[in-house]
Amino acid sequence: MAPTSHLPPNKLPVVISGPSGVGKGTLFNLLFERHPDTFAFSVSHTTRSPRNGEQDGVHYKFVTKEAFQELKAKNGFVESAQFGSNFYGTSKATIQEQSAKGKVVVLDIEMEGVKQIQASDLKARYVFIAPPSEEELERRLRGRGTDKEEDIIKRLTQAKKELEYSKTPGVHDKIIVNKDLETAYKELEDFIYAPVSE
Ligand SMILES: Nc1ncnc2c1ncn2[C@@H]1O[C@H](COP(=O)(O)OP(=O)(O)OP(=O)(O)O)[C@@H](O)[C@H]1O
Repeated sequence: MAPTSHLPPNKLPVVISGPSGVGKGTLFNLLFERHPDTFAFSVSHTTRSPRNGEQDGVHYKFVTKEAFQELKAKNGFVESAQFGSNFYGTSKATIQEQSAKGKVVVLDIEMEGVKQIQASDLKARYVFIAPPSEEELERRLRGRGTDKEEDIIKRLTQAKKELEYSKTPGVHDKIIVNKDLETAYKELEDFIYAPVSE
């Protein structure tokens, strides 16, 4: 499809989840490339320090632990989590700001975050990206060349839990198997651009 900035009929935020290495980032990149000025990625808050090249407000909103806790106490996050000694969260204000600019917000959220958003008052659409097989997921994680062996094992263990959870009826509006990239992309685009159903 040629680049177009037309908005989908359904403007609700789209929550995309799926195991690490399944291709979420790859699919997001295609969506943003092929629909410029249409979607906004929800930038998370974090209390960890920026890594080289990371910009505040682009990769993360970098905040202090105090500022994070204050916002959390005010019920300012739709989901939040702690990894190691750092906190991460998706703020309601971030989603509202982007929606107010006329963008459709897309969120990349892990399983526990999905559960929290579903328990929150945010109305959203839920897509799960599944691998063709666990073996192929492992191949992709290794092929990406970004993770240490111990991290690959952790990601694969977590992937089993995510795949199990994805079978829970009613959690996701759409499950897409990312076998052939263009086919999976088309399914994602068709879902996002589908007419509003009541
Ligand atoms: N359909 C596909 N066929 C083959 N390889 C793919 C496909 N989709 C993505 N990949 C490759 O798989 C690897 C993992 O993809 P990607 O980094 O997008 O995953 P991710 O779900 O965003 O992972 P994370 O949650 O860890 O960020 C990349 O090397 C990517 O090029």
